[in-house]
Amino acid sequence: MGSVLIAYATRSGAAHDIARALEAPLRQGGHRVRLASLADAPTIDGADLVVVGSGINATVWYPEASAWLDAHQAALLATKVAVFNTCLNAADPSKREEALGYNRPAVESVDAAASESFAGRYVKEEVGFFQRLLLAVLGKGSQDHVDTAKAAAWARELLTLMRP
Ligand SMILES: Cc1cc2nc3c(=O)[nH]c(=O)nc-3n(C[C@H](O)[C@H](O)[C@H](O)COP(=O)(O)O)c2cc1C
Repeated sequence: MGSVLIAYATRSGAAHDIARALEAPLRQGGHRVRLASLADAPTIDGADLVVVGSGINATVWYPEASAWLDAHQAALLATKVAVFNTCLNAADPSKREEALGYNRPAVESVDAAASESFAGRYVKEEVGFFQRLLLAVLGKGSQDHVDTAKAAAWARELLTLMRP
């Protein structure tokens, strides 16, 4: 039995929903699981696996997620790490490489063993004027592609990282 920290940064809830969907399969694999918002600056506390994810804003992770990786880089390099993002490009199979590419700085900074990108959502009413303008320029209207079953399937793959 090992311990897993799942930590996420979110604005419109997709990364939170994905993080929550990762919990049950990891628990069913026999592990202790902690779920935490990066806004609460969680500690690693000897976790055997850290799964950390963020929503994407203009191609990059949210600042609190990148700052948390930087702050805990030494500890993260000494444990197993899996990273994920939530973004709209992940809903388009032809943009998979681009969507996964948003994780590259995180993968490189903590030598992540796994990386995934999940389709997110855009709720026009929840974002500020300039962000709405940016999304309008990109031709995006409100949409929701969050698929928790995909997250659960990834969590079952992550169980292989917990084997000695
Ligand atoms: C201002 C803004 C910029 C965004 N930039 C991108 C982007 O560069 N690429 C992308 O695929 N999705 C982009 N998105 C979509 C978000 O990544 C998507 O809404 C995702 O669900 C955010 O995660 P969260 O729901 O956990 O906050 C953007 C959304 C907003 C509001």
